[in-house]
Amino acid sequence: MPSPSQSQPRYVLGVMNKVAEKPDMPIPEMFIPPELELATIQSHHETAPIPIFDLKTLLSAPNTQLHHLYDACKEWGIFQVGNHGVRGEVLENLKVEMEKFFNLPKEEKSKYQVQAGDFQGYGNVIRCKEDEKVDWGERFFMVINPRERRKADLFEKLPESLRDTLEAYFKELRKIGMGLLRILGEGVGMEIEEVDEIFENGMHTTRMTYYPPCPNPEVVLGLTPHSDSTGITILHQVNGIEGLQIKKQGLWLPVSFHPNAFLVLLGDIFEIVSNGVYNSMEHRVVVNKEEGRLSIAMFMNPKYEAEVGPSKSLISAENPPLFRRMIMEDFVKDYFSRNLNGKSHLENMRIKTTSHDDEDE
Ligand SMILES: O=C(O)CCC(=O)C(=O)O
Ligand SMILES: [Fe+2]
Repeated sequence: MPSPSQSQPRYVLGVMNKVAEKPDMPIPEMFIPPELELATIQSHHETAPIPIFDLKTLLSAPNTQLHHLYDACKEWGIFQVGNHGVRGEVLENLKVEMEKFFNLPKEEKSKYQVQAGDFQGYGNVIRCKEDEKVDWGERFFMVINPRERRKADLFEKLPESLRDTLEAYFKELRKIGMGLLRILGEGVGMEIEEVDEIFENGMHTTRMTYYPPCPNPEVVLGLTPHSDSTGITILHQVNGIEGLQIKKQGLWLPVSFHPNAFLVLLGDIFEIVSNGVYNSMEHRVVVNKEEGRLSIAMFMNPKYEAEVGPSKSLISAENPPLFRRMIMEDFVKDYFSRNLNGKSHLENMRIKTTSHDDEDE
């Protein structure tokens, strides 16, 4: 049942195409963020210097790269991995299949529409809220793991060739993701067993996005500023078109992907687990006039039954917990009941201490 704040999401799937066909047509209001936000759409011209690591080297012990990785996670919360071992054939198929999917007629894609009160499926908006501005993009979001949490009839209804390609891609990414989660955990002093207990057979979700070209890209956003509420996100810029930006010291910096690398973003959950040692990076997507952009994000989270909270092995009298604890299942519900808004979900988990209130945990 949809909650009272949720209503049938507004579908505007054809609107972006119409505008693209008639470049003189004004951009409809529903896509234009409030003035305050609009002022910040201006981006810095310098690209963010995102460090890149060789994944095989990172995962082989002993290696000398790890301290650079940990510095990157503390300062940026974002890094690239090359030599990741995912076969070129899988990535090529992914590009072809995603292009085919987003090129399907509107009526075909509508079969996968997100339903009121749900968050899985196809649509423009990430939340089903009346007041949420619509970003310039079409998206498909779903749970991949554990299998019994997949939405019945959603994945199964996708074209077979897309399904097979996605399964091959997820299989490869799961291995990479678990390897990364382990070394990232070790980087803050967690035992591998503790990392596995939280993240093994975790909740994995994915979002495929198509950002169509926009005749007036200065007044819209492809994706509203947010941090990912995940352990880590592995992002692949499927057709090589750029648009991702990160917020560093109040400035929006464009991110340039190495063509053969994935981008890894530390999410809010890893910031919480590391008790604030790592940083989840706020990011957004801008669009352009000429070319559509395709991306796929795989979100790797704790298992539904796990407790999201600062790792118990890190907490002591000298290092008190900075965040509340919550079962993953509830954390997810809470996340999807909110609008996307920078790092507000993480801030909601932060323990607020005042001089009069030390018992807030
Ligand atoms: O499309 C991108 O590059 C970013 C996507 C993203 O941030 C997300 O899906 O959460
Ligand atoms: Fe994101």
